[in-house]
Amino acid sequence: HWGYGKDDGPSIWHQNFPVAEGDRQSPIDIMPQQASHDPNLGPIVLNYDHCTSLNICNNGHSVVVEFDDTDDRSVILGGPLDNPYRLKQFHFHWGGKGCHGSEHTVEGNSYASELHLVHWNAVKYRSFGEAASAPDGLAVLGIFLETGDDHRWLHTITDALYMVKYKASVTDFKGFNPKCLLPSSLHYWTYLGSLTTPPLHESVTWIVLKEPIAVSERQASFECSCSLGRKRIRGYAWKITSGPPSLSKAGKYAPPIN
Ligand SMILES: NS(=O)(=O)c1ccc2o/c(=N\O)[nH]c2c1
Ligand SMILES: [Zn+2]
Repeated sequence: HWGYGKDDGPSIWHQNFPVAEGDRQSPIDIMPQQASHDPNLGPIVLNYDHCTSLNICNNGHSVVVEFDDTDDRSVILGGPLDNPYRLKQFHFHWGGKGCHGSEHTVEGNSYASELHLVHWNAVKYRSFGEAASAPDGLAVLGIFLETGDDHRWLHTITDALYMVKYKASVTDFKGFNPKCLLPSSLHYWTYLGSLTTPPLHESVTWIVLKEPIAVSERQASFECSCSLGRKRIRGYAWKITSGPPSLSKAGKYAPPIN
């Protein structure tokens, strides 16, 4: 099976998953100066008010919180998306003790951790599995975590993680609304990419928020038995476009560069 070690890590994933050598592989190194601003891109909208978290599980690669995605009660829309995409799960990419575990980097800099909120296009596809292998099937919202103050809501997750410290354990996790994990600004970069772990399908519209959220050193260094290494950075950022200027800055906003 795949992992992050020397003989099962990203550099050999292509043997079982040839798409690893594709031309829209994630993660990438985001270079803000090389991003072109697209004025046609509106803000992203997160309708999570009626979301239903179900459980939290440790699949040996990450710790995942799963949601009820049998209807459109929690969706992401707007921005680069032509349809609403249904929230299926979120998970983290933690670093090991003290080392940074984010998958995307910004000008070569990595963050302590990275949160991925995974959504699928239920308008065009009948299941997550079908959407996961379609070029416009998934939309993943990426949020960087940096060390700073204690994050008051992350405790609920890190406390629950101790229940699923070992691989393939699942525990109830109801009533959690991921809206509490969002930073204050929803300004974003977006690009067409892939799953960052096998099967590496090139089916993800990535929406990476510019503003990180702060978590404490202890929270950031949380390591479960699934602690992940770092995936080799592939490719480079392009066709990255940021969200619209907030009204307060509109007057000073630099003209879009194309
Ligand atoms: N890390 S990621 O690109 O968000 C991501 C999201 C959903 C996924 O499902 C997977 N296998 O079934 N890998 C995977 C990676
Ligand atoms: Zn991920």
